Amino acid sequence: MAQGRSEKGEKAARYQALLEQGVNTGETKREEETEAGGGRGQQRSQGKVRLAASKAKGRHVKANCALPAGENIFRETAAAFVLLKHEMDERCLFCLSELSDSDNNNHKDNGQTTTTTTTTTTKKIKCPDCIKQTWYCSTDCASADAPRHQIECRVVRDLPGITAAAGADYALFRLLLAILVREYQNRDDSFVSGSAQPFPPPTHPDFVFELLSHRKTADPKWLASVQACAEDFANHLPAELALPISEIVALACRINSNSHGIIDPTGNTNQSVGCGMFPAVAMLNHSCDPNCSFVSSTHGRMIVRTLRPIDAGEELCVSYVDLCTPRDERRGKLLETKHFWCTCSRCSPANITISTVDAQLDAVLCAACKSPSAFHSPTLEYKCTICDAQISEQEHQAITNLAESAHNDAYDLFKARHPDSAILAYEQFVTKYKPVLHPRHHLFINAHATMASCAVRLSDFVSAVGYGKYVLDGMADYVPANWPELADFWFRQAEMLEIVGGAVRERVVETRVVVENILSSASSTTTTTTNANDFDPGNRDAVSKAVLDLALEAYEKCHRMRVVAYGNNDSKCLETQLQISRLKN
Ligand SMILES: C[S@@+](CC[C@H](N)C(=O)[O-])C[C@H]1O[C@@H](n2cnc3c(N)ncnc32)[C@H](O)[C@@H]1O
Repeated sequence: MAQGRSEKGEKAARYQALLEQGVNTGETKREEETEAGGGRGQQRSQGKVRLAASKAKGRHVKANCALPAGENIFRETAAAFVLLKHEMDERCLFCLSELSDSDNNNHKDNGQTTTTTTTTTTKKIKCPDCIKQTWYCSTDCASADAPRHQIECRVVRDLPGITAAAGADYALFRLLLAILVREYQNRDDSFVSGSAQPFPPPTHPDFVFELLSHRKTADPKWLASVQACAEDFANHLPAELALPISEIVALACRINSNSHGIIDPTGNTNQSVGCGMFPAVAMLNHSCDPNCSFVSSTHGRMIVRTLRPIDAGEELCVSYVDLCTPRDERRGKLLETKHFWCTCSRCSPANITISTVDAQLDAVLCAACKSPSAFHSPTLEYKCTICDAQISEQEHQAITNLAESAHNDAYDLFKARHPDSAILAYEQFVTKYKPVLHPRHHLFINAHATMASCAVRLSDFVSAVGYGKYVLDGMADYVPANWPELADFWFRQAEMLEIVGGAVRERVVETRVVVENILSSASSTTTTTTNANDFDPGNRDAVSKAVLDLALEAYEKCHRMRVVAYGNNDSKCLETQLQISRLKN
């Protein structure tokens, strides 16, 4: 039946209320006051954003007023969230902190919230009934989650078998189950949740059922495995969670189109550790030049922050894809997984010129003309940017395929934990393809990022700094200012520079090598005007100080970005502050 006008209006009003409830001032003090006051009461909207809708983009979020960079837009607790399979025995299912065998677990909080320390902690606790699939860091967390987990436990026990038999994704069905449990809990008014529930309270699961499913355009092979899994899964559901198979499949499609990865909230890595359904955050559309980003926090919370000043009426967007990917690949991936054709400012042909990075990320150099800066790009119709030569799409593809295969061989060595052979293979790849690919080609940028990791593993920090600089130069062209990943990369660069500075002082590395490899090429990514000729390799103290100055500058740069991307009180900001004051003293 076609949806009536008033029903649509009601849904929009409910979502608008959800967005408003998720909005807060971004001031930690206010949040703490509300929390400390025991209020689970919802903070009212500051009128910062509103829900809009259009035919081309569906529902989306717009700024109601001018917003500064570094503003909290939403702070939402997932309607439901789960850990990825390989993280299940590594993290607490309730607060997401890493499991430890120590007797004192700190619940680090990565999102401008209070830092809570559990009072009664024990060594990691396993649910005895669902065979190594549910772990907690403390009795507090275990008892807080017990009312919820008791409902799902029996199905969880059988879930690995059910999903494996159908070739379906375990995390997808575990999340689906978690949503059904939340839905049941919300249906049952007498249900009493455990203590220490997160703040704000989880978004009502009903909102999940109103998200887009894109069922008609889902990949048929994926859909077939989900359908097969749903049939078996339905048989395992207790009566209180029962749902028709077709609705289980529709819910799986909604999860597939709208779930968000949860990044390690302890801030130790940038790895995805879980995934969840955040219906307010899911109202944000995608742009390859996003003006907002997410910060994952403990207890399945997500914070959305502005990365730059936003005008009143401007749409708030995040990125659904890796921004280092060439335009056509990004568009293909978005079409396949999110079911739309990206026409954002970065993808728009009118905005792509010789000097923009989207002409360069998959460009091959022109073999016909002598100019070193001439190239063919798919986004510029494969025509040489200097001479008239044109290559075909097939020729471009053939070159790219060969380069990709050489790059992937090197990456396989890295994955197999052979950093020395990987670095050698990457060096050969770079030498071979330097005359073929554009210097900003995404394979070169990825290669240098992995080479930096290999060099760190081999304790060759001078080379690691050089590789890191290549990545930072490139990244600055394709990510927005204050992009969290860029800030984190600057942090790693600072750490490596600091080690090199110390190694110079301790006479562990040759001064000349450092002058030639680091100080001579520092000026393009730093504000310090350094010049190799300014440094006498014989003057060890001066060289060490110059490298440590670069480290300090890198920490400061990282800190400025992190203040915007994560917020002042975030543990990552506190970390950079600490490094800066330590280096200054
Ligand atoms: C997480 S939802 C965002 C909210 C969604 N627009 C809605 O109406 O519910 C993701 C979906 O929004 C749509 N979408 C997101 N970004 C878009 C964009 N830049 N252009 C067109 N559609 C977009 C796609 O249908 C995508 O699968």
